[in-house]
Amino acid sequence: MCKSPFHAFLKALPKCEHHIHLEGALTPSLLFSLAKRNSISLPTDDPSFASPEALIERYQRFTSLDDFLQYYYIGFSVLLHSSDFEALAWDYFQHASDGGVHHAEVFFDPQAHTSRGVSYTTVLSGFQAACSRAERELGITTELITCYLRHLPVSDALAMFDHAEVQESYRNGSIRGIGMDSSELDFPPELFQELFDKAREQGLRLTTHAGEEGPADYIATALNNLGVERIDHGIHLADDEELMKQVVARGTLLTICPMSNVVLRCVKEVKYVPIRKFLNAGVKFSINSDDPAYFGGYILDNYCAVHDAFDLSIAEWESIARASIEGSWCGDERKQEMLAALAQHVETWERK
Ligand SMILES: Nc1ncnc2[nH]cnc12
Ligand SMILES: [Zn+2]
Repeated sequence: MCKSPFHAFLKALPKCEHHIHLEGALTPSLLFSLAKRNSISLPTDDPSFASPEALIERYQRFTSLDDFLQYYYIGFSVLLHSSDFEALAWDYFQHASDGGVHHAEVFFDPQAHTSRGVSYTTVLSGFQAACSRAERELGITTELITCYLRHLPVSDALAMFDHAEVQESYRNGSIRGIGMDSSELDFPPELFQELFDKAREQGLRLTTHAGEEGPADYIATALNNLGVERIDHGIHLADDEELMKQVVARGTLLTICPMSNVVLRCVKEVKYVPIRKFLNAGVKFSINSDDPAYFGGYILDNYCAVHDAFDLSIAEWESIARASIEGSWCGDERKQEMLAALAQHVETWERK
């Protein structure tokens, strides 16, 4: 937790979260309780699955994105029923609300559920129930984003995209857009050109993970070829000054996840996430939790970690919060509400 009194300022700062994998909100304690309830046996050849505590300990020793992803996908095995997905997302929304989130745009990975025999409708109905409850009881507005898995064949992504239940959710507005995630280095964005072309033709919003472990070139391809409007992570943009200028000119939003970057060893410490460089250059970004149950913190922990590392001013925090509101995929009316809440929060704080 960052030093008070700034903690109170950051907690009440109106936030939008754009980069959270709902499956990455599966805490070890929920994982174990769902495994028991659904009679799922966890791996017996890995001592990390001996107890929730052992798993938490293992999560502190990830060596890379792929090392994390093997645990992330094992976690999926305990999610079977619509109520499991609802419980998972509801747990996340409660934490998000505690951390001052007003609006959340959340990812999920359909292919990793349907490949286990869990239908898309089961997954979506559970997540939708939690989204409705979050809106009703917490006042959090939400958007759902289906992510496609880069480590699987392109044909698998296209089949998922064309699936009748998925198409229906795109047509009826249940899903706002698509993203792409999973292993990065061996899977450059251009492999998935056809998927993004089809999604754009259907009027879906587009984003992708790029420049997390992969080079700045992947960010350029994602922007110029796939035509995405946001970049998830994008920290390697800092390696390419020319591309950075283009990103500034276009107003592209990066969805940065500082604690994730440290835990997955993309950077040594939060102070090496190029926050200061991006602020100085005028690159817009939001700050997000990515997989909070695996990386030791929800959105507010990430805001606090950034504050501890960079000692940002109120004006800098205001500009980060404004960029995150303006870069959201909700309607203009909702954006105006959040901008008004932000202005009021800053004014109240400045009067203190
Ligand atoms: N940080 C991350 N990068 C790529 N794919 C992911 N899936 C869940 N978290 C991810
Ligand atoms: Zn991510």
